[in-house]
Amino acid sequence: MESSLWLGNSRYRGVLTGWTFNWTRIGNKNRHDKTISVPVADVVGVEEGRVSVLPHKSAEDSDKDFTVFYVKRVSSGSSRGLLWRLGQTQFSCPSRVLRDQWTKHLRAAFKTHCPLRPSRLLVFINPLGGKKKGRHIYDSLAAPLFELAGISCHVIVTERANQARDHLLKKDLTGFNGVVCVGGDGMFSEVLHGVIGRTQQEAGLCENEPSAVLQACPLHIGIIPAGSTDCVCFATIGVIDPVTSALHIIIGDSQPLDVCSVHHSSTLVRYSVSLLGYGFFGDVLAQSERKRWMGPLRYDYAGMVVYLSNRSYPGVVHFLPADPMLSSPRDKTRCLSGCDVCSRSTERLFPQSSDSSSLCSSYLSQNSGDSEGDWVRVEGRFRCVSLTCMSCSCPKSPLGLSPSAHLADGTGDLILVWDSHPLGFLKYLYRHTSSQDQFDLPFVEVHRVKAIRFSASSGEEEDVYKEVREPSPAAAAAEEEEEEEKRGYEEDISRNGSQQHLTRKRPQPPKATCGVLCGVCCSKAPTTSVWNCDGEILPFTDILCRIHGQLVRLYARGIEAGTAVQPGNDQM
Ligand SMILES: CCCCCCCCCCCCC/C=C/[C@@H](O)[C@H](CO)NC(=O)CCCCCCCCCCCCCCC
Ligand SMILES: Nc1ncnc2c1ncn2[C@@H]1O[C@H](COP(=O)(O)OP(=O)(O)OP(=O)(O)O)[C@@H](O)[C@H]1O
Ligand SMILES: [Ca+2]
Repeated sequence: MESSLWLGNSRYRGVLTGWTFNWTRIGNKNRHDKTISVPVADVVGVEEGRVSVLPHKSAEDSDKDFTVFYVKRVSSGSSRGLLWRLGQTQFSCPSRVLRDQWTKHLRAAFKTHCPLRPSRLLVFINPLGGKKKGRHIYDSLAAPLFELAGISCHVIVTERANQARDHLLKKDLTGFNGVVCVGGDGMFSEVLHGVIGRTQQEAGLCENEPSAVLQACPLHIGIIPAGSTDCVCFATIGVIDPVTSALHIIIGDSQPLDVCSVHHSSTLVRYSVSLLGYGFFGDVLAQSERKRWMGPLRYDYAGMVVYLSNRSYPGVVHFLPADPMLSSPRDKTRCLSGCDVCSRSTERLFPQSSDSSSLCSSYLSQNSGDSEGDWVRVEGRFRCVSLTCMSCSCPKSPLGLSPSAHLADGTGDLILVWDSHPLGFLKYLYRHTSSQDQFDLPFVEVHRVKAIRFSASSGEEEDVYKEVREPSPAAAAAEEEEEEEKRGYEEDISRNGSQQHLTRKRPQPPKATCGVLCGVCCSKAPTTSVWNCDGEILPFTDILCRIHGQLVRLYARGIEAGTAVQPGNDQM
């Protein structure tokens, strides 16, 4: 469609092609200059009249005018163009008939070209998450945008933990295209469990079996961030901003996400998408839970207390390495929108489907086609053992726990931080706050894996573990680290030392601990930590975990290229 349009006193040529709506100013001598172009996929809504939405809706009725609302990228501060705002332009037409044609064609265009745009959403608000502003954030920032986009929302303000999960497991969900959670990672986790559990129930699949081929979930999940860490939102959108998130939901962005299932004694314990952490991150969570009243600051306080308690734990880790030909956690790449590594995984996981609507029926397990490969065994004392299905970037750590991890490649990154000098561990933690490589330390190793098994005590030996890697390079690194400690950490040492012992031999000095952590009042340091599973403490230490590639989809698109912070090589 094409016609003259007026913006104020200036005349423009408006053109709607299949994919874009653009308007070009017509100069005095009919010379065309300055074209403004909006992709149809970025159009949020079209209203008759001269309309404004934020902060309050107001409309001036006129039968020749219409207003187009669209996604506008804002470059401010550190957001690097990832921050989105609602753009709006008011047009006048020569006639009412033409105005009606424009509104009709524009609405039809984005309906046709954006099949994943939701029309009905189920929204759960946690009124107590983060700084307890979830309700206000939703009402003032997200709801007006959903209304403008013509999305009907059924809103539930939760009154107890797990209400959202239970609702998703039991209630009628007919007609909903997606579920939105307003809260933090804990609230997201509830919705994740509800959506995955419901899908498996309906497919008649048993979630307890670690090798089960789970059904990918048809409902998309959207996150309006209102929590303390908001790691899942940050790692899939790039900013923590309720308006940006609402706009991603409205335009029907779709980002697949790997999910890790955690089992104990052949029973599903939980699912995880961000951090599954034993040792330091488990202790931080345990400590922070007692200080919930502090709000988001509780993690910094707990981090300091746990760091000062200077703990490490014995453990045995078995892991099933992913194909090293596909990618590596040390390859210095980043998973960005349209990531090649993830796209190739989609082809592997859903071989017959090219469009996302048929993903569920053709979902295949990452492991169904190829052989499992050999498990590797590592034993020792660790400051922390972390498994993450994604980078886990968040405001505290802009590149995340594993900067080159992929959102949807069917693998996770296993990070082993061996017992080390406290200053070395501080260096490891500190490097998360910048682009310095936290894996380039002699007591840290990282593996891309399909599954892991952890036991807090040694002595187990099972036939399924075909390869026992002995001795470990990490232990060699740990020995080197010991030497370095003696030299007072004056220089970094090379990671390429010869393989030495599997477990650190250095006798551990008695450590002060305090309760769960503080030893000022405790005579004996605990020998086990707890698992932090996306912000929940697990009731077991011995677990088996398997990554399920692209099990859920979020209303997100990953981090757009050209906007991401790149991992660097500079050292602390
Ligand atoms: C020297 C500064 C070091 C800063 C180190 C920052 C590393 C941050 C890495 C964050 C990774 C977050 C992964 C996401 C986890 C979420 O599923 C989960 C639920 O929301 N959040 C947490 O468990 C919340 C976990 C929060 C962990 C906070 C750790 C803070 C450590 C502070 C250490 C201070 C040492 C001071 C020494 C005097
Ligand atoms: N009405 C409620 N009362 C108490 N707890 C709730 C309620 N609604 C949800 N929850 C629980 O609160 C927990 C924490 O919520 P949420 O994740 O939103 O905030 P947070 O912990 O501050 O942020 P983050 O998880 O990002 O650190 C969730 O695990 C959720 O199950
Ligand atoms: Ca992954």
